[in-house]
Amino acid sequence: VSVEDRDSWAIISRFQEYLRINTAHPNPAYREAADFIASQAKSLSLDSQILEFVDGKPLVLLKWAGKNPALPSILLNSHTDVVPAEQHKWDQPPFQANLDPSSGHIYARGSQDMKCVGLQYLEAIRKLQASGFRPLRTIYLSFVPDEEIGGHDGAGKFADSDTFKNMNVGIVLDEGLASPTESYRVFYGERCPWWLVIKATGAPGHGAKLYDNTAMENLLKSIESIRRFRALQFDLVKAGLKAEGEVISVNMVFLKAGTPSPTGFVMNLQPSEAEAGFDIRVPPTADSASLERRIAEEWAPATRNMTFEFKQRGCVYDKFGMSSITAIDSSNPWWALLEEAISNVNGKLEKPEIFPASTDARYFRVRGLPAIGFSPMANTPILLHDHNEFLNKNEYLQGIDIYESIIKAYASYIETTKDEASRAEL
Ligand SMILES: CSCC[C@H](NC=O)C(=O)O
Ligand SMILES: [Zn+2]
Ligand SMILES: [Zn+2]
Repeated sequence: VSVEDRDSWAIISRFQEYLRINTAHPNPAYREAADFIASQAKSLSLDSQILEFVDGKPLVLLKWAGKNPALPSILLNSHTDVVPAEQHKWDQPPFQANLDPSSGHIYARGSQDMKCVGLQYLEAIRKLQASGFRPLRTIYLSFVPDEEIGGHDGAGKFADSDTFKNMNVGIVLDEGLASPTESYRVFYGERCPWWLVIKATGAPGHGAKLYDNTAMENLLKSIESIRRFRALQFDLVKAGLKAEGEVISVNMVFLKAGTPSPTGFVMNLQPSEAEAGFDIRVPPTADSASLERRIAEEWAPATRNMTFEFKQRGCVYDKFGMSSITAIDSSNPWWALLEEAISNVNGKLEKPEIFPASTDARYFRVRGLPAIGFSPMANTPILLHDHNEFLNKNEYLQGIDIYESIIKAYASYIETTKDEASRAEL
């Protein structure tokens, strides 16, 4: 067995070990994950601390000190939690991280989203250390809880903390998405989640009677109008006029109405209340005021006995009412450095996109920091939150080389960027 084979085997084993820690909501094994990361950090002689902004939700912060600590630092962020898995619908157990010997696929919840990235950062650092590299800029790694449930107690509290302020971060890397093509996807902004519940009320009555203004009719009129809106947005994507992250998506995620009976629902009673929930995602460039008007006037009008409520408007808006995006022109040297570092190891990039869902990157962007969403998975079907989530072993190993190149370029960058200079003046 060659040295490379032995190294790869050890690298894959560490990935599997992390994947086997069941950090699925609603009871993520955060402590176990934090201990695992801390032990990895120890083997790399990185400074390590566990921050617990909220009890039972540890955040692991690692530091590889740079030769010039005065320069703004690099933050490599990843979340330790994963979404739940419906065990019985998977071909492989979701927390066993089995490696299929014929395909090389590693099956596990979190293999794409995003335990891969967290450990790839560490493996890249292991390789850089072995090559004798020493960073000029300080590199931090944060392993944060709760991303999948909004990130308020994780990246949110972290980005607000004095610890974070003292880190003097200049650039953040966070998660992206797998790409089925041979080119990686990369993200400079993301849509805002608006989780909307609309409620209709109306007069109850006999199931045989036709009359106006029932709760069901009132709700259905809204659903029809929302569906028309959804179809128009989706058509723009289907016609290739807009990318996924550039339209407003609206998906109905629950429907609740009816009068329960021991055998199901009462069939001859028109209920007096009905409600529906929608996961809406709003691009940074969308006219959010006009969407708000549409909700109040067309989707849940008081004139039709309707009310509405936001369960989450997770977007963080800056003082101009905008959700921030990261520049991808010459004003942001980190962008060019990333492109170059990836191409140096023969990686290719798709055109940068707006992330269709949400990530912790928004907590950093709103502080005026550049944040890039990137998970090095090419030739991979997008399976995050899906059954049989997997990542191929070779793709994982390739991703480590990509990060090695990126971290080296970032940590060696000498110039003070324009951004950094203006932040220093504040
Ligand atoms: C309200 S924040 C929710 C965050 C979650 N992130 C990944 O899937 C998402 O649904 O996009
Ligand atoms: Zn994620
Ligand atoms: Zn996720």
